[in-house]
Amino acid sequence: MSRASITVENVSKHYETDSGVQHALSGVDLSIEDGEFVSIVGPSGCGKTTLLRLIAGLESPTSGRILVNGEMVTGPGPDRGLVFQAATLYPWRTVAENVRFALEVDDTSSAAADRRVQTLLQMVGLTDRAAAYPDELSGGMAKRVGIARALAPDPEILLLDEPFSDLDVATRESLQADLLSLWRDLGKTVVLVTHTVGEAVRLSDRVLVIQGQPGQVGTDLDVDIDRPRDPQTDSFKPYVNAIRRTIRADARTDQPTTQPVHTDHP
Ligand SMILES: Nc1ncnc2c1ncn2[C@@H]1O[C@H](COP(=O)(O)OP(=O)(O)OP(=O)(O)O)[C@@H](O)[C@H]1O
Repeated sequence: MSRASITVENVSKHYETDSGVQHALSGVDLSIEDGEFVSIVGPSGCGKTTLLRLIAGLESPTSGRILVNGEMVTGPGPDRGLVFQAATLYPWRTVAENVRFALEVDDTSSAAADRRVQTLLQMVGLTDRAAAYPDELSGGMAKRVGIARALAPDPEILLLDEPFSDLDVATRESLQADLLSLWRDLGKTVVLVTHTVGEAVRLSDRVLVIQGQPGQVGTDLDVDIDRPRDPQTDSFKPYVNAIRRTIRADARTDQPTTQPVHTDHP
């Protein structure tokens, strides 16, 4: 039976800045089940990254609380792997060393760590680039290293913030397919922040639209299409259109809306 992996309870977040208080999120409630693939979309500045950083434990809520597997989040932990838009690899370390670095904090024995690195590189299709340095990699390869590194401590949850946004379409689609395979094979819970609605619909069990400023979960949409999903099909497009309409409406009104997107006839 599935259980809540991530619970966000009435979370608000604001920042004190020189120009005043910036309200990022207001009263966010959501629950993500173990093994679910959930995407978070919404207009620029609605608080998507803030929400992901709060779940990651990189920041604390101003009010409310976040639980991971029933435990309150008080900081980052090995149960949550992070992949950011910028791959942020160490340029002086090889691909294998970059991935291995994520294990060193774990006191993993050398032989076990080496085997784990090999497995991870195989998972992301980079076995033959193990000895390459980051500046010898394509953008897509660098992202793969970032994913391997995030998976190194075998986290239950993978949190990804716009990981593919700066890639060409073909590389992006190939990495989307790889992420889907990893999710299916490894049984992780995945939370993906993306600006690309088609990416969210292609990959996710559920799409959350953050609306308003400060943001809250305005729309929570189950994507009821068999995988693999083809963006050209009649069942796919209505989801994309419905989510885009919601985001556009929100950008126009700049107000949170609780209007659901109807899923019976997407
Ligand atoms: N460290 C910070 N200090 C001050 N304000 C911040 C900080 N981080 C985020 N904010 C503000 O919080 C709000 C939400 O920002 P956030 O980056 O979470 O939005 P987003 O939805 O991820 O945006 P985008 O889609 O453009 O990346 C914005 O108004 C932003 O200016």
